[in-house]
Amino acid sequence: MQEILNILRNIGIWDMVDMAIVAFVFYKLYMLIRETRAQQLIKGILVLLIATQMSDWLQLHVINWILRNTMTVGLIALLIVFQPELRRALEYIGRTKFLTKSIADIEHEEINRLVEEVGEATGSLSRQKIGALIVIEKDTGLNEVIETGTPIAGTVSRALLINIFIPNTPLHDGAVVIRKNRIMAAGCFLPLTENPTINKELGTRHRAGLGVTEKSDAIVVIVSEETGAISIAENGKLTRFLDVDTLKKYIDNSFEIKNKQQWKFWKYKWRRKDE
Ligand SMILES: Nc1ncnc2c1ncn2[C@@H]1O[C@H](COP(=O)(O)OP(=O)(O)OP(=O)(O)O)[C@@H](O)[C@H]1O
Repeated sequence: MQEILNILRNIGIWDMVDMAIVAFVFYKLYMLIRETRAQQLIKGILVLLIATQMSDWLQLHVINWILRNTMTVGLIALLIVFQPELRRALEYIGRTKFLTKSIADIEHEEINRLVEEVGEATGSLSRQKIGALIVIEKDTGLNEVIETGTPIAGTVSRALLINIFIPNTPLHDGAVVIRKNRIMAAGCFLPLTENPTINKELGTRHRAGLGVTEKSDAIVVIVSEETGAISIAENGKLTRFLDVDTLKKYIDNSFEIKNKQQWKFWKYKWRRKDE
């Protein structure tokens, strides 16, 4: 008890800053791995760590030896098995505005135009029951996806979007990728979702739309060929059966939230400079 009191008495301001940073990093890490395979894994590692420490205290030498060696081999296995999660985490860190200039720095009028054109094109495709897959890039660069398709580099317009997805035309198969107000490519191949809990009635178009949002911060608009239903995918989550107005509001909000976060950050930086 006395020891604990001594430690508490000796805590200085820098120790508090130190602890706050560590707590923040752990919180962010937890938010990243929440509801992923890695959450179970962390629990497993904690159990192993506790068991190793207990076997050490209880002087169970053989068990302790086995557990320690398991941990060493396990660490290498972890890097291999959880490569996608690690990649996602590093991409997340790379996306922070401290390190890069956002490619989603998109003007207000550009957002309005994008929302209108994508919204109206989606409405028309839905009414005609033409399947579509439209990826709107934000901060995570999607060059790898763009390279799998046919380059277009044309200004976003409802006419062009509808035209691309008309069945039996060369570019209708696959996804369109939009960067700012440009259609970068069509006929792109997207990674399929790794989520095992996804509704079984959803086919590969929806799985591909979800997949790319698990690896990036893009938003994906999906029109079902079978039912004409409009869905949107973001952060690995699918929202289904939207009408055109709700879709427009969703895309608009998604960009506005991002811009507000950025604006707050820059305002804060300027204020700090002026002080
Ligand atoms: N990995 C992928 N990347 C991009 N597009 C894909 C991918 N996989 C499938 N697609 C698109 O989805 C189409 C097949 O859709 P499928 O019928 O399997 O999906 P669905 O989710 O049931 O959608 P729908 O309701 O439109 O039938 C393909 O023709 C192709 O255009």
